[in-house]
Parts: sequence; C-alpha cells; structure tokens
Amino acid sequence: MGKQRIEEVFQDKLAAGQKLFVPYIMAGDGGLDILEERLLFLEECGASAVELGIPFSDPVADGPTIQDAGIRALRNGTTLTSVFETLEGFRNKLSMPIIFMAYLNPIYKYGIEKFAADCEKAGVDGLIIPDLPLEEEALVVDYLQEKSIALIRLAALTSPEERLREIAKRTEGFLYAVSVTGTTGARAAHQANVINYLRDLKEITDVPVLAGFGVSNPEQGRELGSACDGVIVGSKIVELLYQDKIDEVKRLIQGSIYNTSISSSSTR
Ligand SMILES: O=P(O)(O)OC[C@@H](O)[C@@H](O)c1c[nH]c2ccccc12
Repeated sequence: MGKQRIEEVFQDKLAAGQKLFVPYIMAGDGGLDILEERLLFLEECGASAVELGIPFSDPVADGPTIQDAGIRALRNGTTLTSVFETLEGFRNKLSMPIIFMAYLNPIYKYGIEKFAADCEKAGVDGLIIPDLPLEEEALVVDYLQEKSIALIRLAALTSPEERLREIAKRTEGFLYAVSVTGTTGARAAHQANVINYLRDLKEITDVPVLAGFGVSNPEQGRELGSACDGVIVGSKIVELLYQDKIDEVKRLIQGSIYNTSISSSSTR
C-alpha cells in the first residue's frame, strides 16, 4: 500500500472534519512481544497512523525520554530484522499506516534495497530519516520510490523560506513540521512564532502538515492542530506507556483530535 495508504487514510479523516494524531513509539521498548497489542490499542484510541522508532545507538535528534527508550529497546535485542519479522506477523490486523522513524546508519547497514523490499513486505508505508539532508537523498530515493514507500521530509523553524519550499515540494504523504528548535521531548508550551510558522507551511503545500516535537497535553495538541492538520507526539506517549498509564494515552489522543465539523471528538 505504501504512500497511497497514508494519503487515503489521512484524506478520509480530514474530509470528515477530523484532525490527525500520530503517536510515536519506540519499537522494542517493553519487548517486541507487546508491539501488536500496543499498535492495536493506539489504533483503537483514534491514532491516524503510527510512527515506529527503530532504536539506534547514536540518536542525535532525540532528547532523554526517547534516548532512554532506545537504550531499553537495544538491551532487549531489538534489530531492524526482528522488527520487520514482528510486524509481518500481525500487519493485516491494523488498517492505519505505519511509518518508520529510523536514522540513516541502520538502514544503510541493512542495505537500502533490501530495506525497501522488507518495508513493502511488512506493510511499512512511510519513512522519516531525520539525519538525511535533502542534498544526500539520492542515496535512498530511487529504492523507496520503486516500492512506493513515502519519504516524509522535515521542515525546521530555522529553515530559510526557499529551503522550506523545496522540502514542501519533495515531501510525500505529509510534511513534518518540527515545532521547536532542539531535540525531541515534552515541553510545557510552544514559542509564540510556531502558529505562524505552521500557517505559512500550510500555504506552501497541498499535502497535510503535521506539527511535532514538544506536545505533552491535549491543549497543546489542539492549539497546534488548529493551525495545521494535526500533531505528532513522541516523548509523552513513550513516557506514559513506560509507566503503564494507558488511560492517559487515550485521553491525550482523544483530547487532541477534536472534530472541526461536529465539535465533539470522535472515538472511531
Ligand atoms: O518527542 P516529541 O517531542 O513529542 O517529538 C516527536 C518525536 O518524538 C518523533 O516524531 C521523533 C522521535 N525521534 C525523532 C527524531 C527526529 C524527528 C522526529 C522524531
């Protein structure tokens, strides 16, 4: 399904007046045995897609919460191979898109051609590679395109306008609007200029724009979501799952995706 699944699922939700919510979890945190249960739960809560982190020893864009989750996952012996195998076992039980968040090094070591083929086999629809700049994309784009795997590009608050336009033009599936300057991690509030940044991004692209980094509660989710198409939440979700606070995960997701056409939130 690949890129097309992301486009269709997101378009359906947006057309129904819903905002999008994409939780990030670290594959192998808590063991790969619980991955199926967690993904089914997130889908049931109303997640529009899931961003699945591949643990890596040198996660330069990650703050302490996700770094710690990565260390736990690596200690559990999580590898790209075991994640692919696990997903293949239950992919057909989920209808939401699955997006990998992986640094370039593990993908490169695995072999980009094999990686793209295994994404297709395991039903991985899209990919975020945070340490792959536009200038180096030639390393991967052809292989991903052949398998229809969306390469989701990241816009930064500090990117000059011309670069933002290029990023917006190239991105597939959606545009990831990084909404803080710094690493991942829950924050109490966002900078004042973030809303304008999101509105500007909406103007330069037709694909959905999702805001990520720093969202830690439904109020922030709704605030950022009001200026774009929805939010991505990582650290807060990772922390709540680690603490087994399942009900709070549900509240965070459902509280963030209000429905723009019928004011009460849908639990579908
Ligand atoms: O953790 P936060 O602040 O909620 O941010 C989302 C983020 O975790 C997730 O999208 C992500 C995890 N690691 C990344 C590295 C780069 C870009 C994005 C990510």
